[in-house]
Amino acid sequence: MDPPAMDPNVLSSRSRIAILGAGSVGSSIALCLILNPVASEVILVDPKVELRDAQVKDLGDATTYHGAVGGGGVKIRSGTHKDAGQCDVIVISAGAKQRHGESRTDLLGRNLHILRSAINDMKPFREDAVILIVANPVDVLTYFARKFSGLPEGQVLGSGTFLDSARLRGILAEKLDVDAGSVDGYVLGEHGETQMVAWSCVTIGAVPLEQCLLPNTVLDRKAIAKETREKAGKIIQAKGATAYGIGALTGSICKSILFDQRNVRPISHWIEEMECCLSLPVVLGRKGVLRTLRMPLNEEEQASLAESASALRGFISDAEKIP
Ligand SMILES: NC(=O)C1=CN([C@@H]2O[C@H](COP(=O)(O)OP(=O)(O)OC[C@H]3O[C@@H](n4cnc5c(N)ncnc54)[C@H](O)[C@@H]3O)[C@@H](O)[C@H]2O)C=CC1
Ligand SMILES: CC(=O)C(=O)O
Repeated sequence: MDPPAMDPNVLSSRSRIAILGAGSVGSSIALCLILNPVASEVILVDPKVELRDAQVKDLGDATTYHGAVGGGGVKIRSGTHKDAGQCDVIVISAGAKQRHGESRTDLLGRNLHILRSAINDMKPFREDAVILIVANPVDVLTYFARKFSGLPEGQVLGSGTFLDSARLRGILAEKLDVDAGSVDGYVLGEHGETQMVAWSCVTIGAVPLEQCLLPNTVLDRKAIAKETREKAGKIIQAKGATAYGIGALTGSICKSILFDQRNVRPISHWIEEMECCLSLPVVLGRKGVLRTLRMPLNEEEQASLAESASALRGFISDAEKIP
């Protein structure tokens, strides 16, 4: 169970979060941070200044009646990349999004270029800043953000498969007729095509999955993994983007960091022996990733995770060749 939250009015008076990219995702994250405050100030940064300022004005309307709509007096304002470099948490949702039929890795060339220039524009970083990558392909960009920023490796992380794990939990909850909060299960590896479900470790309220099936039912694990993996594509096909799920989950990662909550989350980060960034469960606190938790995966799952890492190393190596 998550530890009780600290009083947001105490902590929020001291912390600042910058969001790079004031598009669909950045503005959803900002709204979540207004309704569920974890910092006193949220700063939006985007080279499209008209869009950025309009988003700030629109979001500002959500901060006024905070007693009525939730939240607690968060200030939202426009800022520069230099301002962002001095914030406690810097969320990077700057970059192109997939069009229908594109994969996340198709965005690599465009978004790597944006990441490099955004990081250069933010320097020098505040020493204890935590960079949280949300833009895609999130694992590859997390690898390069670590390299470009020069920040300690625990302080550079990506939202990774936190969103996929939330999707998996939702699907399982429905099939098992339990609350999603009681489903403990993770999608690991790449936030993308090679992701894998750690089926052997899924529990429902600490009870192994197989003992929780409804009478006369079987779980089609392959179909559930596919539904989880393909959920984003289906939403993008219908409405052009996904934003609310990642908005809420990014807000919650910011809270884990700023309130030093020590929650366990599947988060993309540097894994030395795999020579890439991918998602494994980590303990999250004010210094970012405090430690990685090793799951007792079976042989087949270990092989799938190794395949995901190998694919990610391939993308990194391709990206190294981009001028
Ligand atoms: N990790 C995840 O689970 C998810 C990731 N995403 C990713 O988030 C990214 C953003 O998606 P949307 O908000 O829908 O796109 P969008 O196109 O609505 O917004 C992107 C914004 O980034 C801005 N931008 C470009 N260069 C910038 C720079 N140097 N500094 C600051 N801002 C800059 C653009 O001007 C634009 O306003 C995409 O890469 C998308 O694939 C989206 C959903 C979930
Ligand atoms: C777009 C994306 O990465 C997602 O919704 O999973």
